Amino acid sequence: MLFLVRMDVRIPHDLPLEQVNDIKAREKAYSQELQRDGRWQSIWRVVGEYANYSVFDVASNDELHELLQGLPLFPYMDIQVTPLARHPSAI
Ligand SMILES: O=C(O)C[C@H]1C=CC(=O)O1
Repeated sequence: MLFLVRMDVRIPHDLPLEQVNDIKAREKAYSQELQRDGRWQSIWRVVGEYANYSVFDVASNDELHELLQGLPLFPYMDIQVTPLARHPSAI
């Protein structure tokens, strides 16, 4: 099952820099692990925003939820999920 996910990152300004850097490093490692195993198919930066559009390929809604909940940045993100179906004109 394919999902388009938009993540908007909103890190509180008063979070200590060391903690922010640690969360970002763990986020990168987590994201790259999921990209390597094929479940996080692509990630694109939204120009001019601390946000991304990503495509996930997972077995179920529950799997996607678990995976998103595991993001180190999850407490600091607004996340929108759009389920995708094959377009009839797609070749
Ligand atoms: O930078 C972001 O858009 C947030 C997050 C998603 C993957 C990652 O490495 O960081």
